[in-house]
Amino acid sequence: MIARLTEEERALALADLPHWTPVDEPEGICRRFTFTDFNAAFGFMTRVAIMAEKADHHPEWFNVYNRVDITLTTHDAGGLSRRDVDLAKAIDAVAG
Ligand SMILES: C[C@H](O)[C@H](O)[C@H]1CNC2=NC(N)=NC(=O)C2=N1
Repeated sequence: MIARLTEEERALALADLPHWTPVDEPEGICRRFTFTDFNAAFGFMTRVAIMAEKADHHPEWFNVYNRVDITLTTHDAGGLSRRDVDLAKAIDAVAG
């Protein structure tokens, strides 16, 4: 069972993820990505989907044309976990 981060661990993790914003309900982190067009946005989503499936950890996301809003939370932990932090870093690397 994956653990939900403590308040202290969450603060440390967020300091390391400057582009991500904490959210409540569910507890997690979110970031908006904007691309030149739908093709670029969907290419990004495809790369993230492959990574997420490999890690067995999946984003909650919403796409309209060139915009992708991502929320990361761990259902199994009932909040933010190390898996969300690792996926956020991998997503940041894919986004460039
Ligand atoms: C059975 C499977 O491993 C679990 O349901 C995984 C799948 N992907 C997941 N993704 C996310 N974001 N949180 C989870 O708790 C989670 N659990």
